[in-house]
Amino acid sequence: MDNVCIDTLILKLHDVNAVKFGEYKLKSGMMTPIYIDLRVLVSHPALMNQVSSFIYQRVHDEGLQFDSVCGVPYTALPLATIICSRHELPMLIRRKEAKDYGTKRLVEGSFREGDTCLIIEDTVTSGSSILETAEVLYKEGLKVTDAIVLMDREQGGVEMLASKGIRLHPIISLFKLLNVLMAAERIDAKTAQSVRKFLLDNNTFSPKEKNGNDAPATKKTCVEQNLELSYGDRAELGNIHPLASKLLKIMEEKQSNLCVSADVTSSEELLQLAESLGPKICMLKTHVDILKDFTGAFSQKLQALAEKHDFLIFEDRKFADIGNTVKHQYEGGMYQISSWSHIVNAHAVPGPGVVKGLSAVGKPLGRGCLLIAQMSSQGSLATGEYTKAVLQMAEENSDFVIGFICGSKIAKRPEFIHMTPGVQMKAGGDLLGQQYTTPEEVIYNKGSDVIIVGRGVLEASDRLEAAESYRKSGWDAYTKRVTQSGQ
Ligand SMILES: O=c1ccn([C@@H]2O[C@H](COP(=O)(O)O)[C@@H](O)[C@H]2O)c(=O)[nH]1
Repeated sequence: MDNVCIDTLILKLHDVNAVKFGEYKLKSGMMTPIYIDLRVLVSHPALMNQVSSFIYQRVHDEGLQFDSVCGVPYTALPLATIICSRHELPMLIRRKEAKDYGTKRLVEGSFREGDTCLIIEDTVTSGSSILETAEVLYKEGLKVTDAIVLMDREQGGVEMLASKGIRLHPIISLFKLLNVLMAAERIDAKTAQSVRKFLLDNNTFSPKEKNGNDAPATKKTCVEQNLELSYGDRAELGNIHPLASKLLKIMEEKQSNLCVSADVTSSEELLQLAESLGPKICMLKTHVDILKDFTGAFSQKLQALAEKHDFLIFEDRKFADIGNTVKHQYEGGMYQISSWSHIVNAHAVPGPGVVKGLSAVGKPLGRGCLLIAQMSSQGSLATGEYTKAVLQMAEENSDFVIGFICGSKIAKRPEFIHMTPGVQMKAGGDLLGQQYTTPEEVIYNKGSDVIIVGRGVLEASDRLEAAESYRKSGWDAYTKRVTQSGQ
């Protein structure tokens, strides 16, 4: 039974509507955003046969020893029948209610006291249906040590049954199913993530030995479970800075975690870049002091393009002076940065005064700041204890600091956004110490949120095509990361 076959089976189950997304009620009364309805299998005999083969294969692979097989009524009954008939195994039928005539038996079929019965089930949530069937079998003097289930919702069934001495062998887990459906573009990352979150938040098993009573086990937060929230989920967090929320929403909607660094020297070229690349990016980064022809009119046009294409402007000014000076640099002079740039950044070297000074100007305008925690250049001194101190400074000023310039994720709080420069399709560097990493490495392995790409786009023969391939690489790496978290 290889993975490819399981993946194909999952897609076929989805094809026949055995996997439903929406609002459904489980046997326990709990509402669920995903419902597995294997009753439909009876209308698809070929698929029914395949499912039966998968179940039998698992029985065989596990080397299970038993005297008879019993399917949990009703959905697993035909599955058990096919398996027993095909492999000439004795079968038992558990009645849901005893007849009031004849033998009045709850278990039909021939067996001897002390025989072992293997249970077959279609879907497990808490494991209670398997346990009910096992208890009926126990009353008849039968033993139950193992059960096979096609679909495990991963909500505590395995653990609950183990606590009662029954080993449950699942064939497909819901986490696996979500991954396969997402990879096949049957569902989007947001749906997969919200179902995953539901499953983790609704585990039905709370072992007494763990918390000493019958109370449900304390739920772990997503951060404690190392569960990756989607950009969209993070945008909705209660404590998030409105500008960080706006950026995350743009990223989710445009499926872009690409910031293009518009390091050009003419205003006209910069505006052309903003116009043509606008639909591909979540943010445009500027170095306004390298423009040879900056005017107030230019900044107004840039703002209009940011509105039109829904991206944020980030002036990479790297403020690094005492609070009083940066206040003037941010608000005044010829650039009046605070009037047009949504985001600026600052070095932490001067101490918290630099953030306080910028915040005094930017906060009333709804602006946000990134602290430079690490740099992409060779020999950077922003490492180790310095990076930790930057993180601390951000935590203490989270009403204005929305995240970091960094090489990898440094903060656990999902409210902070991590942005990484020094990105190209091939790792390497330039002659002046810049060091490049790939989008996959930055987003998937290093856990950052935004790739900042300058020359990778600017020096391409087709800038639009290059921006699209960086957008796609960054987004694919992000969806892979979110999909695989919590597994
Ligand atoms: O650590 C840092 C901080 C900022 N940058 C800036 O990002 C771009 C990178 O441009 P490339 O052409 O992609 O090298 C540039 O504006 C830098 O000033 C950085 O590279 N590293």
